[in-house]
Amino acid sequence: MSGTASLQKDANIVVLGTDSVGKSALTVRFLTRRFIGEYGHIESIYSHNVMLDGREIVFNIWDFPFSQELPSGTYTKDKRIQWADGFILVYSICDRASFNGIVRQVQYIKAAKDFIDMEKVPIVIVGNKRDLHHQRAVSSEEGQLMALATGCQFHEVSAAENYHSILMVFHGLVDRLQEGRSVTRRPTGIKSIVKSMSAVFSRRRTDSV
Ligand SMILES: Nc1nc2c(ncn2[C@@H]2O[C@H](COP(=O)(O)OP(=O)(O)OP(=O)(O)O)[C@@H](O)[C@H]2O)c(=O)[nH]1
Repeated sequence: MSGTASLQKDANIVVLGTDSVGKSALTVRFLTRRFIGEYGHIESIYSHNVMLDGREIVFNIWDFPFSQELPSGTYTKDKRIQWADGFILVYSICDRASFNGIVRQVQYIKAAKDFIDMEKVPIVIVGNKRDLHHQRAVSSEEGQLMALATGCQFHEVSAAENYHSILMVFHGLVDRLQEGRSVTRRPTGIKSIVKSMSAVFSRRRTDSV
């Protein structure tokens, strides 16, 4: 807003997770503070400026499904993975299959990032729909253990009920991102980011991505 920000950084964040875990709900909650209820199935990139501890951060958030089987080797060409600085992996605490998918997603991301020699990959695992405790199928402890085992951060949240817990997810990720940036910077330039974003804006999600 004003020109007084001491530092401006961009943060490219990809939100992953199987169908209906609340990826869009979480993203829209962060962007607007609101929970709308229904979000459709459009793959989207959002841009959002936030002041964090005196720094202006431009969040570019790419919300896309990860339900397809991913043949080994494709990660080297996966622009979405290469584009991202950090990842939010979402599962629903009511859906064990969505939780089981997280390990595969972490492995996929780490393999892709290893390929471009990135030392640290900031990943946050998020158990969503905490408000539906009567339908819980995954305990908090399981989520925490998974995060510990994979070297990720962990949060349990309810996009439906709570804005602040969602804010903490994004803040935590940015903190890890800043740490990682002092170590390395990925080679992806602004041109490829613009290309990737254009590709997404011009197409709807299909099951054959
Ligand atoms: N009770 C509850 N429902 C939620 C929560 N988050 C999302 N939902 C609901 O779960 C459904 C799916 O939410 P979405 O945000 O569309 O999920 P998504 O992962 O983006 O889904 P896809 O685009 O199909 O992959 C919607 O009906 C939401 O209203 C939550 O924290 N609590």
